[in-house]
Amino acid sequence: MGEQVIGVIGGSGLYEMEGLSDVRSVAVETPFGAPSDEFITGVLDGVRMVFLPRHGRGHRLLPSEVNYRANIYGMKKLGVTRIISVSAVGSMKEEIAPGHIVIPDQFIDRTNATRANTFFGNGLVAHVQFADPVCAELSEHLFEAAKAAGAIVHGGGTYLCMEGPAFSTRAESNLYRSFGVSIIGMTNIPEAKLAREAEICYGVIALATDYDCWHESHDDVSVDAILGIMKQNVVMAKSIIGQVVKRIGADSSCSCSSALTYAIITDRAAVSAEARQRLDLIIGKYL
Ligand SMILES: CSC[C@H]1O[C@H](OP(=O)(O)O)[C@H](O)[C@@H]1O
Ligand SMILES: Nc1ncnc2[nH]cnc12
Repeated sequence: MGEQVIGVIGGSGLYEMEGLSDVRSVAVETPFGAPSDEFITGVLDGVRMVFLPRHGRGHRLLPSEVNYRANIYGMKKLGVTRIISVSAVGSMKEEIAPGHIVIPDQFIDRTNATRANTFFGNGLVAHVQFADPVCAELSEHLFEAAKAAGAIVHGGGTYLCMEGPAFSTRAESNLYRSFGVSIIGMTNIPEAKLAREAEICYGVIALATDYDCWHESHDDVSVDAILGIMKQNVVMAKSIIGQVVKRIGADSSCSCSSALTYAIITDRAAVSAEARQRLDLIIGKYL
């Protein structure tokens, strides 16, 4: 592995990253349109960092309006090798209380297929493996870092990604609980798929903010309640990121950076010049 660059995608409540030196704001153009905002680049404890607020500064974008392709492409263009997603989630299990942290290892996709969640198509077909959708090595680092930061942290668990923007009905919430999921959110599935296609490690710090609407002795989820808990959780998320940066080395033994090795099925001779150009950053080394 060459130089490591850590990307952080900040979710609801996390719109800035403090403590960086050599800070720059970078506008990135992509073949897939505009990212959520300008990227902030800088250095933390000697490690190059790239930060992007998922919903844009001022939280202007719905989960289904976020241009996930442009965001991940931008991270790749800036040299990011590992992405840490920070996400607000509802808890679907009694033992995950608001204020706790979860490092999920699985996803269930309940979005409506309206979000662009692949770089491929239009002349080039590839199918990446996605059985284990997060980088196990990065997730282990996140788990250890969360413990070191003093969080109550749950290692593993399934994140159900719903479309939103309305929260779930009580019947849906109970249905998802019967699936055995741990947490619910609206954003992580497209990011995880695109990060895998871009051969970038992806791991999640999920900040439990509420019990959705299934819990009989807690109020139904509301933005107000989420933001209240997020104020404390964001401080914890920043502290976890600080711990990760201290611990994580440049070397890794995961296979994220070679995810496309056996994924491309299109005959190389059939790939148009336009597709080659559009996807050069993603697949250039395989053509
Ligand atoms: C503000 S509550 C719902 C909103 O919060 C989560 O966002 P993110 O994953 O970016 O932290 C959830 O997915 C919804 O988008
Ligand atoms: N209950 C919930 N459902 C979906 N997304 C969320 N983000 C935070 N809490 C949530």
